[in-house]
Amino acid sequence: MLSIIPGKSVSQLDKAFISYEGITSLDLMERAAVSFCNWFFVHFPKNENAIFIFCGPGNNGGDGLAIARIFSKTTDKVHVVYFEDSENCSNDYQSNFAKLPKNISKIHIKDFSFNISKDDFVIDGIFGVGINRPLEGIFKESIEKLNRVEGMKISIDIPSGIPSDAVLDGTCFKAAYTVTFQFPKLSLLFPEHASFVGDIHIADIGIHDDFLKSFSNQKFLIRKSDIPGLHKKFHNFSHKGDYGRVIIIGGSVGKVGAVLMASKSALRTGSGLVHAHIPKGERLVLQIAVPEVMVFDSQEVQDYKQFDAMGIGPGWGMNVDISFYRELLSNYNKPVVIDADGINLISKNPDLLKLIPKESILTPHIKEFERLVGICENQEERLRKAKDLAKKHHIFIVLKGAFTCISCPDGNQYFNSTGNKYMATAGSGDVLTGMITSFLGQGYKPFNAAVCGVFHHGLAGELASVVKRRGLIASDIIDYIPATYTQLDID
Ligand SMILES: NC(=O)C1=CN([C@@H]2O[C@H](COP(=O)(O)OP(=O)(O)OC[C@H]3O[C@@H](n4cnc5c(N)ncnc54)[C@H](O)[C@@H]3O)[C@@H](O)[C@H]2O)[C@H](O)CC1
Ligand SMILES: [K+]
Repeated sequence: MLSIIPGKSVSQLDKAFISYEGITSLDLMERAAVSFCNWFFVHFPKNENAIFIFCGPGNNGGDGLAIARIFSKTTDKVHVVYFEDSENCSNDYQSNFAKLPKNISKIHIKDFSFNISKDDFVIDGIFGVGINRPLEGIFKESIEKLNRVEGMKISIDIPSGIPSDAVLDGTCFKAAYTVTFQFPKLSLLFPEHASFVGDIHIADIGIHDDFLKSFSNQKFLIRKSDIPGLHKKFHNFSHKGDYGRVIIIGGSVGKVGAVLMASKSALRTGSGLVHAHIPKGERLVLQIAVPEVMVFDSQEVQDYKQFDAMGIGPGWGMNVDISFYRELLSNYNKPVVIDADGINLISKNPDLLKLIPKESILTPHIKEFERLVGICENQEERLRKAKDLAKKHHIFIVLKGAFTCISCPDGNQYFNSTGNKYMATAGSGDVLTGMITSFLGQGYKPFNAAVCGVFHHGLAGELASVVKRRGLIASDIIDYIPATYTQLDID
């Protein structure tokens, strides 16, 4: 997992790393600039347009100057727009300013006309992780002007204005892309910042994972390379009983589709035997739609302990016999997955919280989460409360959304890196419930089940979106679950 370091620790990290590597901070800045340019040349290989690079007084501006110098080797249409005289800027800024070649035009922001056309590039090196207060004066005015001009806008490390670990207060540069160094800054993952951050690219500057870990603040990004090692092996003498017997409990009149999608997802994820528990009279539709699923109604199941895992809540509605739910949680002594109305019922009956088996996985979206913990001002508060809840009840909270966050009982938080905007569609959460329940039932540790669940779910959505785009529906995500194993080379 990739450690996400708090912005306030970045300068300490830099110092420790450069002394460990035996390089200078200027060398590290050069690596950052080269890495940025490598990304740029891949994305915009045939660029012949002007590149305006806006450089603030700190090292983010220093990065901008080094980038300008590299660009100037292939084009003479590079313009540096600066805010402060070099002697008032950081040391590495000064060194890079001195190295600027003659073919780069240098303009003070006060003399700049903001005459930028739609094919030009606007590179934001105004502030990075060193921002310590809301923008004002010339910084605020120019960023507001830049947000009004056309042009391809790219931020270096973080859009100027966003604090690295908190929610924006005031003005911010609106980027189409953010090229961030070594690890994503936490606030890039907040939904409040989606319209400022654009697409995120993590540019490698050579600080290896183990080194980062020593500065970690219990926050991590889940990457593709983390996933294969979390999976169990399927072997040649496999029997369906080896891959778990799971049950999805939910459904109500008109909402049996949720159970259908969760149980089909469990099958597609690899479960050997999938059962569904739905209200009496609703079974026909499910049996016709997914003949592989075995369907029960409430009178038929006597012993829930026979199941290796349970997914509770999809389409359940709020008219559930709460004493049944209470007994279900009290008597089952393995981790379960709880979603949707399974969570809403807990919000209405908070005494249920302490009955949840240890290490269970709750998968709320933002609204379900806030019903549980109260309205939150922003993502920062949600993440704090998710961490507290997970620790207090010894459960996993999977807070769904872009960059779904898994909060663990030990206080660690893991952010998912797969998925996209097209997955915001009815039933997408039911699919996730089925997938995580499936992994639990296959004998995965709850942490592994949650991580594999969110990663494969997001990846299935990405693969489905290639052809479905905004027409994607939850059933498409299910169809692409098998392809995620191919993508990750898991047999
Ligand atoms: N390991 C890495 O990630 C590397 C990052 N690099 C780049 O360096 C910046 C961080 O640089 P730093 O000098 O610490 O901060 P800033 O450039 O953001 O600017 C700080 C500068 O600005 C003043 N300031 C702060 N807020 C405001 C404000 N609202 N208005 C006016 N002035 C403000 C503050 O007092 C400082 O003087 C990081 O993001 C990367 O881009 C390195 O290049 C290499 C490795
Ligand atoms: K920036």
